[in-house]
Amino acid sequence: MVDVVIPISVSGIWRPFISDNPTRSGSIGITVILEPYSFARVTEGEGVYLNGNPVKMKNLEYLEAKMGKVRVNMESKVPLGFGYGMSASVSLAYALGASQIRGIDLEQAALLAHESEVISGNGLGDVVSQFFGRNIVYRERPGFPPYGVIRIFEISSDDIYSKPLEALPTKSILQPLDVSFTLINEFLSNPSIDKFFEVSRKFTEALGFTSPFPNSFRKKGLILKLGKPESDSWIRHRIASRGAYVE
Ligand SMILES: Nc1ncnc2c1ncn2[C@@H]1O[C@H](COP(=O)(O)OP(=O)(O)O)[C@@H](O)[C@H]1O
Ligand SMILES: CC(C)(COP(=O)(O)O)[C@@H](O)C(=O)O
Repeated sequence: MVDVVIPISVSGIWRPFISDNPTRSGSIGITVILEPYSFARVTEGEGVYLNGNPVKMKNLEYLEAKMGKVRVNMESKVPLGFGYGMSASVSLAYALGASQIRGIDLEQAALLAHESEVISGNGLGDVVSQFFGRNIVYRERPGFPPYGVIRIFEISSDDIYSKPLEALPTKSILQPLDVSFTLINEFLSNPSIDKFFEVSRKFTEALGFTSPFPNSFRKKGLILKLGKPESDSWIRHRIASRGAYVE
């Protein structure tokens, strides 16, 4: 039996880089790593369950084929498919848990989770950010390390809120925009939580996603907001100071 702990990841800027090699594919961009963590118990058996519901996705078929079947019971405070990087979280939980049961190196397992995301088209930078990252992650080169390179910004906040709106496919947000480079540089010139929200709003608006709330942006099917909202129906987050780990 293995317990795995995985943070949420929400990108504010991303630019896809997809090659024939899934290890080298990914995205550059800026991503905030958030609590509440998701918890998974991985055991011998089969079937992946998120908050009691069976999860079927291509990522898991890939991981089952590469690592053999295991059973995953995962609990999360945020839903799958809305833009919280949960497809990567479920895949990482599977891969890290299975690695301990089958005697596979942890980083090799994370690579398989990254490949499963790229091949399924569900994500590009989330596994790298959740496994190697914490706080705010700048992915300066795409792909899994050593191809991929990340830089961590030690920024903290417990004043972040989100509102899940709807599940949307990742392919609806993958058009490459050149403005991503300008906005990444704008963040790097003054890295702070306010700047992260400012450049993320500009980037997501350029993609056609708008938020009616102040100090916020819409990432795929969710709104991420800095500062307490007027209504109570939001999920509260703190920036996570630790990436995914096996307990
Ligand atoms: N109940 C569900 N809601 C949303 N997606 C689901 C559900 N069950 C399975 N899926 C699959 O999970 C994957 C979610 O991937 P993605 O949209 O990237 O999630 P996230 O934004 O949380 O990372 C998709 O392949 C989708 O078909
Ligand atoms: C933005 C996205 C391409 C998808 O993220 P999600 O909607 O959470 O699947 C992410 O993987 C990234 O590279 O930053």
